[in-house]
Amino acid sequence: MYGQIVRDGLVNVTGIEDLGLTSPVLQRTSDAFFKEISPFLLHFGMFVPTIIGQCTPEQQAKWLPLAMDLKIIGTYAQTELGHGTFIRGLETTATYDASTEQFILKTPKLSSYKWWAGGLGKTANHCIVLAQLYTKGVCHGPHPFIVQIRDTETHMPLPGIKVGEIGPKLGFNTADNGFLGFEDFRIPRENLMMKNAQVTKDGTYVKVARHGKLTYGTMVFVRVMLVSDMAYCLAKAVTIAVRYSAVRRQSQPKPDQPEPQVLDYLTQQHKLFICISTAHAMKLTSTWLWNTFTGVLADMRDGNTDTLPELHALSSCLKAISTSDTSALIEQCRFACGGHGYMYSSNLPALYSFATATRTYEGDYTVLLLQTARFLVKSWEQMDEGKPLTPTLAYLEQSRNGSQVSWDDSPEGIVRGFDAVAAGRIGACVKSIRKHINNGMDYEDAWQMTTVQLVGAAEAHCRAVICRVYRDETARLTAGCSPGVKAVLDQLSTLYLLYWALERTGDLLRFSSLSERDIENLQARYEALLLKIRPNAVGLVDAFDFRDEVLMSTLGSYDGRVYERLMEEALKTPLNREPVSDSFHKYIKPMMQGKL
Ligand SMILES: CCCCCCCCCCCCCCCCCCCCCC(=O)SCCNC(=O)CCNC(=O)[C@H](O)C(C)(C)COP(=O)(O)OP(=O)(O)OC[C@H]1O[C@@H](n2cnc3c(N)ncnc32)[C@H](O)[C@@H]1OP(=O)(O)O
Ligand SMILES: Cc1cc2nc3c(=O)[nH]c(=O)nc-3n(C[C@H](O)[C@H](O)[C@H](O)COP(=O)(O)OP(=O)(O)OC[C@H]3O[C@@H](n4cnc5c(N)ncnc54)[C@H](O)[C@@H]3O)c2cc1C
Repeated sequence: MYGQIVRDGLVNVTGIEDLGLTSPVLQRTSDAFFKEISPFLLHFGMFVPTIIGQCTPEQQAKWLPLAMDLKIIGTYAQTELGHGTFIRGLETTATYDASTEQFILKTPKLSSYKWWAGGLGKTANHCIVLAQLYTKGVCHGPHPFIVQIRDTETHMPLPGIKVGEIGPKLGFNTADNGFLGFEDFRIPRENLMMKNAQVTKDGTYVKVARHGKLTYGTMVFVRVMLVSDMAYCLAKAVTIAVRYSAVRRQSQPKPDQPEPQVLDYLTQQHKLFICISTAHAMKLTSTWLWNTFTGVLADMRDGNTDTLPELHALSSCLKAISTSDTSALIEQCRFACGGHGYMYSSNLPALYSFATATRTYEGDYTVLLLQTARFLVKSWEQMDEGKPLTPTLAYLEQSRNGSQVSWDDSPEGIVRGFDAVAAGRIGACVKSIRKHINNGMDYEDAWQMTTVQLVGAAEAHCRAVICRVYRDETARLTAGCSPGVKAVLDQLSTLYLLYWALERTGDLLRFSSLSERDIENLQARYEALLLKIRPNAVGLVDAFDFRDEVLMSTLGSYDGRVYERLMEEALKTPLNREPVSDSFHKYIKPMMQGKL
């Protein structure tokens, strides 16, 4: 496909959507080939998008065809041993030498080694390197460079390059994450990716971008993509767990009756149906976020960066919450499969180790929620000054007088309840910061003292956004559907609202007129809804339409032959090749005979 795009003459693209990627649908049939993480993930996921986002058209014309035809294989090396989160603290330097028109890359100390880049350990021969740009003795901060690190014929590291693999991890073990160091390694001036900033031949630094953070553009793109990727992973996990729960029978709640399918237990439905509903919520939210993202790209092409801060705030919190919810819910799917869920062949451990890494990479959970919180507090202050609010924060206006929102248990009322919680929590943060400042603290310390609340406020904002988008998009997309489909999808989105309302009763009691009686009602409606969804549960996961080859699970295959597949897999293990293993004769028998 990549080669085709290039041959079709789409080389001079300036935005990712020009490639025809109009929606972040990542139904990866490649999962059936790469049973684990592909060592090319970073090539497609970050190397190519960075060329598109950070290069001039001339640079794109040079690098994009090579990358798309896999003539070169790249990765994205930003994180170092000493710094990942704090990009401004990166230590690798790129110093311009006007006499040779080259940059000299240097790794000054151990903590400056690049660390983590996927595919760097063994696969890649090129690399995007983030380094502090020095010219004429002045540091201009981190900038991206394209660097060849290995010979394309022999694959040997080039002189001046120290590269290797970082070793085993919780997951991602087939991604050959690597380390990289430079010993005065020279690259041509043109290898600075020059869309946002340039260095002329004589070493003059020219800033082109209108916004200081456009260098971080690939990260924003990947954060946007990860939301739909999480929907995809969770849909896989819950397909496995629901199918298994329909096969598995356990216990005897009523005497003289057969053992029920575990899916008939209300607690099992409580564990699993929220996973189905969350997969839908994230899929719809990710499409909405993608549309927001492409809208901002269009604005920026017209020279307007005003919408970028809101996109950064949204993509940060949605990345944090979708990855965190997904890892927790995949783990819940594993619990729902009892002991067999712990088998590697169930595929739940691999799905979990993948999802939990996403909570950290591309911006740690807490760090990204604090980025969103920064935007929320700033917006609150702007509202106080009478300035207009951005669309996703319009709800603040209704809550500005501080009075409690009256509780309304219709789905729309519950969404307004989440708005009230978010507004209340942001307001409480602003109050806390101001209180600390009035007591003599400087702003940074007052912020620091409020960070636990700020993370909570950003989560509440994100939850309110997801609830609203899920509800609105479900209504919009099912408008022309049959009454049956409409009813079931409505049940799923209502389930999401009721589940989270019950999870957040403390907040709702604080910021709305919710009463004990209302909570009892919510609980009863939630339980009734689980029973309503039960008959459609297997159909709902079948509708995700994963082929067995993609699901790769002994527990989740379409035919339900769980025990047969578990035994088939067990018999494949090398430990079963011989009835007695060598270790018995070498160690166990001598030990039993007291000879060791
Ligand atoms: C056919 C063609 C196909 C094409 C391709 C198709 C591809 C299709 C395939 C697709 C596959 C998808 C899946 C891929 C999977 C990939 C796997 C990935 C593996 C993992 C990779 C990685 O893991 S790679 C490293 C990521 N490493 C981070 O993620 C560091 C986090 N760390 C920060 O991101 C910054 O360090 C942090 C905290 C912001 C502070 O940055 P800082 O200190 O510079 O800034 P401050 O906090 O001081 O903030 C100062 C002001 O900047 C504002 N601001 C900050 N950032 C901003 C921003 N981005 N945009 C706008 N504004 C921003 C902020 O809001 C403030 O605004 P204000 O002043 O107005 O309040
Ligand atoms: C599987 C995997 C693949 C990766 N692939 C790549 C890759 O291809 N390329 C690449 O460049 N990088 C990659 N990374 C690195 C990844 O992007 C970083 O690990 C991530 O951004 C987190 O940064 P850190 O490791 O410095 O964590 P740290 O920032 O050191 O986090 C440690 C703790 O400190 C907290 N913390 C840090 N700063 C703050 C703050 N300001 N306020 C409050 N708390 C804070 C965090 O919340 C966390 O609890 C990968 C990581 C993983 C796990």
